[in-house]
Amino acid sequence: MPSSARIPVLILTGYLGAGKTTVLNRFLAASGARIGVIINDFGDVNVDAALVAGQVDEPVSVAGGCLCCISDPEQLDDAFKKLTRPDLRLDAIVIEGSGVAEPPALLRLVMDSRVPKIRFGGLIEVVDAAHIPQAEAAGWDLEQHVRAAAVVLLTKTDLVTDPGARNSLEARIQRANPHAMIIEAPHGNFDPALFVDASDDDELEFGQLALWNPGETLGESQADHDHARHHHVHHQSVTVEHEGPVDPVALSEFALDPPETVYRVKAIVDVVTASGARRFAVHSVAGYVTVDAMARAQEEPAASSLVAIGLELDHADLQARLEAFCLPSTTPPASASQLRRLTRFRT
Ligand SMILES: Nc1nc2c(ncn2[C@@H]2O[C@H](COP(=O)(O)OP(=O)(O)OP(=O)(O)O)[C@@H](O)[C@H]2O)c(=O)[nH]1
Repeated sequence: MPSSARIPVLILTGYLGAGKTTVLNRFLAASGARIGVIINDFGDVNVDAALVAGQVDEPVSVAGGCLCCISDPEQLDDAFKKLTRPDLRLDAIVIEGSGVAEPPALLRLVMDSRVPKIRFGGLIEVVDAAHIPQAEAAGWDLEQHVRAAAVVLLTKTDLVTDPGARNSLEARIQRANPHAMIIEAPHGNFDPALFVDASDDDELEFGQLALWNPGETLGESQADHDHARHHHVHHQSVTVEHEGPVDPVALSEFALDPPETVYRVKAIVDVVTASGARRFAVHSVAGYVTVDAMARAQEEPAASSLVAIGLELDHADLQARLEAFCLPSTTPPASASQLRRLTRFRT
């Protein structure tokens, strides 16, 4: 991981019992990444949190990562500080909101965090497709909850027998948030690679305390079956490697407003400036952009690498769009205002 890289923070919210912990366990078990988990307990009885109650002072090891428990959102920055410790070498942090936390409030806390080593990695709203009327009768507001989401994971779709109810749920979600990706995730079964990159180093030193209990999750055959039926849950990516710089204006526009099928963009790019080439790491998750400056040796030839990740991508079109940012090495320097179009996302 380059030293300037920040750890993406994913927010996982959803109504009580919607399937958040099931989804989280899937992340821990199947992503191949080292995940830090923050459980926002708010005093609720939460089975998984109970395993590590009182562990806010020191992250506790779990299979595939480690875990901090907080009981108050004000403790969030403390948990971030602990989980961004270099020795933990985490690839991502997931916050599991309590069923009562409102997504926009959690989103604000992450965006306003003063911990420099994190960046927002997207908000995932878990929606129990089989029990919407019950949740609404208890005061839960579907529209409000999906509005801030980059992705809506539909759980318990195995229990929905009426296709009409299922279609009208999707239509409601789409009306409330036309940009949200809606993904079926029965039993938390979805492709975590859409959200996090697997660690290069897959040797896990953690794991004394497994959050993931294989006995409680899907058997392989059921998982295979669901994957076959919901083929669209697999992530796809398009990569462009270019021996030269990129156009900072075109890249910033793409990062801000990627095609709907693209969930995230990651790019390490060189930009030619009046004072020589500069290198930036650019991340975009559902249109939230972060840019970090990276070190580069001046004598190094310009090089850029761009990756778009999402579902059901139009590969040829995306490839052409990414290639359109690539400029020849002999390109004249970007003006200060052109460069600022990209660097304004530095935080
Ligand atoms: N049939 C079915 N059951 C599911 C599915 N996803 C989760 N469950 C079950 O629903 C129950 C609640 O799931 P959890 O993952 O604990 O939900 P949660 O949102 O973390 O719950 P709280 O932490 O209490 O808010 C568990 O018994 C799960 O096994 C699904 O897709 N289908």
